[in-house]
Amino acid sequence: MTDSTKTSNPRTEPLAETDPRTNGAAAHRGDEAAEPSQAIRASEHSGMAKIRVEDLNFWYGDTHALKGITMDIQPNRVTALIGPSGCGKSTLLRCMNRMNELIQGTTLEGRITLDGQDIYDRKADPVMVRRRIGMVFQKPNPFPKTIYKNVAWGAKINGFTGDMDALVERSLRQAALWDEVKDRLGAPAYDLSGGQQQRLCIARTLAVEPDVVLMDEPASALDPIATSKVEETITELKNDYTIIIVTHNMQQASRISDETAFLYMGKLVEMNRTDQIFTRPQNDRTEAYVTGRFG
Ligand SMILES: Nc1ncnc2c1ncn2[C@@H]1O[C@H](COP(=O)(O)OP(=O)(O)OP(=O)(O)O)[C@@H](O)[C@H]1O
Repeated sequence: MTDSTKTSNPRTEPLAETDPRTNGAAAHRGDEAAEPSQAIRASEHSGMAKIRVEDLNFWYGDTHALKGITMDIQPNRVTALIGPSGCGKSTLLRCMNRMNELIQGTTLEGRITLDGQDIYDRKADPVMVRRRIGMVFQKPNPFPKTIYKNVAWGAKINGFTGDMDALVERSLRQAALWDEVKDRLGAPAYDLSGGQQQRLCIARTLAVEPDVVLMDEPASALDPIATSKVEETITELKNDYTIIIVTHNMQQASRISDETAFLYMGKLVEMNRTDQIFTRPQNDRTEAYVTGRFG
């Protein structure tokens, strides 16, 4: 993306700031052995996985929620995480932008990199990680503010000093909401329908110019028409972003994703192109799940 409204490109900023924070609640079992940050920049890593998960284990207290997960997330694709309830989809998604470490008593082992940089490196700034890896939640959660302020807020607190009107318009256009709200940007966000609120939350996430957008069942609270709008939006977004989506909806996964990962009881069973997973899965359990025989 090139745009004159940008003052800096967060996508090429290293994850470690000059004032590193390492105060997350999650213990990182690899900390003792952590190497100093190598400050690798995104642009130096074209051609490799956008996100790489390496032998990831995660515990809530004694609950071993993720067991040895290794996967590559390709850039500018939609990757779907599927699997029965409790298999670890949301946990894995939240590990990808360090949201889980906000929960007390959790432990993480293994490595997750964004463009080759370890997001759990002791010098990586969790705020910067979440800026480059944004998240959209299951339930639309706009702030009790105007439509405009909802989109502008994140950029403002991140120090954006460019043309805010242009940034708000661009973000709303990318989220396919501009035409529906352009004449009422000063109206409360709560006046919007549920589907519009979810696209507003997508616009809010995009306004801080992330590299990757994580979506945790973004359409599960929406009716079929709003769902198809959100799905269209996601399909458009992959031109500019890498998208990872958790969904229980098999039709949705097959409609919008390029790659699908099937998880079962905290383990990655199979990951492949979506058409392969749905038509020629390698594993019997994957087949049973995608054909609706369990889950
Ligand atoms: N905050 C938490 N504290 C303790 N255990 C948790 C917490 N969140 C999730 N778990 C446990 O971790 C495991 C994985 O849960 P997770 O929510 O990641 O699964 P999921 O596949 O996303 O499920 P669902 O499809 O029902 O949302 C489950 O055993 C769950 O009970």
